[in-house]
Amino acid sequence: MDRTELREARMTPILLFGCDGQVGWQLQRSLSPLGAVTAVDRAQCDLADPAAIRAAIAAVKPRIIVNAAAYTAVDRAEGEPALAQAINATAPTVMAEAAKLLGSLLVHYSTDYVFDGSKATPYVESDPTCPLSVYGATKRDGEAAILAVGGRALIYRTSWVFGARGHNFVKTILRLAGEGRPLRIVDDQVGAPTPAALISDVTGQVLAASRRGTLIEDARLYHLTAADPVSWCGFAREILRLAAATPGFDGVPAPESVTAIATADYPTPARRPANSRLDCGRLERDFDLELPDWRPFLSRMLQLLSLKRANGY
Ligand SMILES: NC(=O)C1=CN([C@@H]2O[C@H](COP(=O)(O)OP(=O)(O)OC[C@H]3O[C@@H](n4cnc5c(N)ncnc54)[C@H](OP(=O)(O)O)[C@@H]3O)[C@@H](O)[C@H]2O)C=CC1
Ligand SMILES: Cc1cn([C@H]2C[C@H](O)[C@@H](COP(=O)(O)OP(=O)(O)O[C@H]3O[C@@H](C)C(=O)[C@@H](O)[C@H]3O)O2)c(=O)[nH]c1=O
Ligand SMILES: [Mg+2]
Repeated sequence: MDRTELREARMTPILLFGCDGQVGWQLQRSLSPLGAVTAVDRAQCDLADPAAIRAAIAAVKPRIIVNAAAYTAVDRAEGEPALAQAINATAPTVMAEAAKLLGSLLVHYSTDYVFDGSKATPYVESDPTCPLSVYGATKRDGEAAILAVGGRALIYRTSWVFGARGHNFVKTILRLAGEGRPLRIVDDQVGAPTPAALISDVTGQVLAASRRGTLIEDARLYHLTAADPVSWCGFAREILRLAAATPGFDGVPAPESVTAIATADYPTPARRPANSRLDCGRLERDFDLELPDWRPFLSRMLQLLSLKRANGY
């Protein structure tokens, strides 16, 4: 063995699915101090193919499997329930079974959309799920299957993910504003915008605090979002307010130009919860964390986008 081979033989093998998504991209960075990360994208492993998932796991024999891949097109899922189910429910089931056989830890992500939003206060992990959409139902089936397999797992429910890389609400608002479109945004759905980088960093810190997951002996569910929930309309206004304060976004419309509307005035194929707030107290207590406000992350994202524009790459 040469030096590189020796080093790799000592390292914890980690397999990351969905490395090109918002969270997966950030996980490549956050997982790197924890072991030897094999990162696979859709081209390397199609999650609609259980045999391909098993083959990827057999090739790496990971101590930790991290699944950041998902079918996340909420409205499109209403017309493609079988494909959404295959990726969001069957694929994590296959991963959980393979992880259990290896005695390995599975890290998986789920969503606020597993709830119907009728609760008046933030949801805790033990609240009953009741998804309103196909996406929410397939994600609920995925987390339920992992818990049923009963191996070692960490499931994080998060919400309203954004980051400089990938598709998200921040990019949508900047595009619509740039096109000079009048913005009409729902004001009666409330949740916590959550930076992809925060999700990946907390994932890495929990793994570090649990000795690379070896202290996690069962399947655990945690809520993981940034602090300070807002409505989608409030989020849109904050995007414009912070953009106006970022060099390179001259001429963005004023936050007050965003019209607050009701969900009933913005019909979509999928129904979304009115209350998406997730209580993250369990995660904060178990791992001595304080989840931060999303605004500084939004500001940093806008600075990155501005730099990219200025340099033309
Ligand atoms: N986005 C959000 O607002 C929220 C996300 N979550 C959850 O967090 C996790 C990460 O989400 P996020 O990073 O935002 O998602 P993204 O949509 O940014 O990324 C999902 C990734 O999954 C990949 N993928 C989709 N279908 C397949 C397939 N058949 N085979 C292999 N890979 C596939 C996508 O590849 P490709 O780019 O080729 O399509 C993409 O790289 C998911 O579990 C999601 O459900 C939870 C709450 C909110
Ligand atoms: C573009 C637009 C959206 N909206 C509303 C529709 C919807 O209620 C809300 C957000 O719209 P989006 O389609 O961007 O968001 P959506 O795809 O529903 O986002 C969700 O994605 C999945 C993956 C999750 O897991 C959730 O946590 C959540 O982040 O804003 C308006 O009111 N006006 C608009 O012009
Ligand atoms: Mg969307």
